[in-house]
Amino acid sequence: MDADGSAARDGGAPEGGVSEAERELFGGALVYDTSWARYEEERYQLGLRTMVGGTPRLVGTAVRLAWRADRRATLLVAAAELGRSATQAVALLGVNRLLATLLAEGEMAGRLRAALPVAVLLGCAALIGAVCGALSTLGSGPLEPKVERLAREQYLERAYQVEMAAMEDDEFHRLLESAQFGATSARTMIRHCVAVVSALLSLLAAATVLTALHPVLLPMLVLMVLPRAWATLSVSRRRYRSFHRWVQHSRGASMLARLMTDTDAAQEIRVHGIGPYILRHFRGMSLSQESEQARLARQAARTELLAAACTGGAALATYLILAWLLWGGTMALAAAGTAVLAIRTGAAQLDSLVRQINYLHEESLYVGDLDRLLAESAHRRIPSGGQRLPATVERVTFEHVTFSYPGEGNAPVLDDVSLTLPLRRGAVIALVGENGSGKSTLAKLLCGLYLPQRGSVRWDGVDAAVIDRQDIFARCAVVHQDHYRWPMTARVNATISRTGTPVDEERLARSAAQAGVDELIPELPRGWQTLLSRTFKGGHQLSGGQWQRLGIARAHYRGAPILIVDEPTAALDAKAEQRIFDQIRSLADGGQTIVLITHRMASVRRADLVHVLHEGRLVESGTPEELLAREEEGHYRSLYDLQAAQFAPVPAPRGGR
Ligand SMILES: Nc1ncnc2c1ncn2[C@@H]1O[C@H](COP(=O)(O)OP(=O)(O)OP(=O)(O)O)[C@@H](O)[C@H]1O
Repeated sequence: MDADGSAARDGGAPEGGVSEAERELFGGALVYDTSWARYEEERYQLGLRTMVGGTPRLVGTAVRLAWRADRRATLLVAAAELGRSATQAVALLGVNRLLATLLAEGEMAGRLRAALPVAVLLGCAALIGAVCGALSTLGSGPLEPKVERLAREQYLERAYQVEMAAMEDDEFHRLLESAQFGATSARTMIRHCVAVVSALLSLLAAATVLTALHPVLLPMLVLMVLPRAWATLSVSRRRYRSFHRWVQHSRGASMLARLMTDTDAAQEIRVHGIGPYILRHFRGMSLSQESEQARLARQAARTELLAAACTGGAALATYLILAWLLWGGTMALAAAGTAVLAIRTGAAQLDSLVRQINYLHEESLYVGDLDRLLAESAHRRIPSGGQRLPATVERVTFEHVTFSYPGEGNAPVLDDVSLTLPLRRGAVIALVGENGSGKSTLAKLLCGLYLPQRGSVRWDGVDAAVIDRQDIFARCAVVHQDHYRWPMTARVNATISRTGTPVDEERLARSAAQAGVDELIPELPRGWQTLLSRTFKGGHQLSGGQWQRLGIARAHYRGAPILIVDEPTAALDAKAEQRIFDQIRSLADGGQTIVLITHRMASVRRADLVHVLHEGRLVESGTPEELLAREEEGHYRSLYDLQAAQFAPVPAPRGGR
C-alpha cells in the first residue's frame, strides 16, 4: 500500500490488493497477460554500471538498424555529430585563449586587437556548430521513419508468413504482441542514440579541456553529476514498478471507458440504464490511479531535491578547489573562467548522457523482442518451395490423421481419421457431425493451414508436408460462417481473394450473380465503391446476411478448384438460404468440387458423398441414400430424423376448445 493509503481510500487497487471495481465487475484481481512483465526483473536491476556497460552494444544495434535503412543519412548524422563536438572543443579552448588575452597586462586597445582573431574563430566555431546541428537534424529526420518502416515491414511480413500453428501458440503470440512495439522503439532508439553520441562527444570535449586545465577538475565533474544520475534512475525504476503494479487496473479502467462508447453495447447501456453504474466504477478506478500518480510525483520531488542538494555540495566543493588553485597561483584567472564554463557544459552533457542511456535501454528491450520474433518466425514460417502439384489432382486422402491444436494439454480434435475426398469436377462432399466434432478442423487441414501430428494428408498420394504449400492454398477457396469483413469497399471485399491479377470485371459480375450480390450492389450509396465500414465517414453497414453473400461472391471470384463452404447460410433468411444451396450446386456443376460443412440435413441430401464425424473420429461414410437406408440407426440417420421431426405436422389437440 502507498505511504498515504490514498489508493485504498478511493476504493482503488492498493499494492497487491483488489479494488472494489475489480471485485464487483471482474470477480477478482485483473490479471492481464502482459508480455511487458518479462522485463520487470531486468529493469528493476538496471543499475548505473549495467547501463553504462551495455551501452556500446545498444549503440551498435541502433547503428546497424540505421545503416540498413539509409547509409547516406547515417553517415551524414555521424559526421555532423563529430563536427559539432569538435567545434565545442575548439570553442572552449578559444574561450580560454580569449580570457587569457583580455586579462593579460597592457593597454586595453592592444588587448582587444589581440583578442579579435580569437573572437572571429569563436564566431566561426559557433557557425560551424550550428550548421552541423542542422545537418544532423536533416539526416536523422528521414532516418527515423525509415528505420521504423523497415522494422515494421519485417514484423508484418513475418506475421503473415508463419504457420497457423504459430499464430495460435500462446508463447509466439505473446512475442508477436510485445514485438509490435519494436518498430516504434527502433525509431526512438535512433533518436536516443544520436543524443547519446552527441552528449558523449561533447562531454569528451569538455573533459579534455578540463583535464588540460587541471586533472583534479575531472573527478569533480563526475561527482557533480552522480547524484542526478542516481535520481534519474530511481525515479524511472519507481515509475516502471508502479506501471507493472497498476497495469491491469488501468487497462480495466480503459476497457470500462471503451464499453461506454461501444456501438454493440450502446442499446443495452441505454435501455437497461447501465451508464451510471459503469461510470461510477470508472471514476473509482481513475481516482485511485490519480492518487498513485500523486504519490509518485511526491517521491520524485523528494528524490530530486536530495540529488540537487548533493550536486550543489559537489559544485561548491569544485568552486572551492578552483578558488584554492587560483589562490595558490597554480591556475590563471583565464583558465579558471574556462574551467567554470567547461564544468557547466560537461555537467549538462553528463546529465543528458545518463538520461539518454536510460531511454536507450528502455527502448532496446522492445527492439530485442523484435529481434527475437524475427529469429523465432524464421523457424516457424510456412516452408517455401517443395513438390509442385500437377494441373489436376484426383483425390485428397486423409491417412490415419491425428491432430490437436497447439497448446499444452489440448486433446486430439481429429483422432485417427482416414477418408478420401474425390476431387471430381462437380462433386459435392458433405462433412456432417455435431458441434465440435472436428469438421472445420478437417477442412483446415485440407487447405494446408495445419499439418497433422500423426498420419498424413495426401494429394494424389503426395504428402502435403512435402508439397509447396502455396500450391495447396491456390487450389482452395473458403467461405466461413464468420468470414472476415474487410473494412474496405464492396469491390475489394468481393475481389480480395485474387489480388495477384487486376480485377476481372466479367468474373466479378459472374461471382456477384452467383452469390446474389448483384441485387444488393445497386442499392448501396456508391455501388461497388461503397466503403463497408462505419468507422470511416461515408461508410455503410451491411446486414449479417448481406455480408455472407459478399463472402460467397469472394470465394467464387477466387475460382479455385476446391470450394470449402463452412456453414454458409447461418445468417441468411430461408429464401436466401435456398438460393445459396442452389447456387452451391450450380458451382459444382460449373466444375468446382464443393466441400460442404453444414448442419442443415436437407442440404446434405443433395451431396454426392457424406463423411460423418463424431468426437473427432470418422464414424460413417457414403451417399446420403446409403446412409439413410442403413438398417441400424447410425449418426447420420439419427441427425436427419431429428431435423425431419421438427418439420412434421403438429397433431391437432384432441377435444381442445
Ligand atoms: N483454433 C483452435 N484452437 C484450439 N481448439 C480449437 C480451435 N478451433 C477449434 N478448436 C476445438 O476443436 C474442436 C473441434 O472444432 P471444430 O471447429 O473443428 O468443430 P466443428 O465440427 O466444425 O464444430 P461446429 O459444428 O460447432 O462448427 C472443438 O472442441 C473446438 O473447441
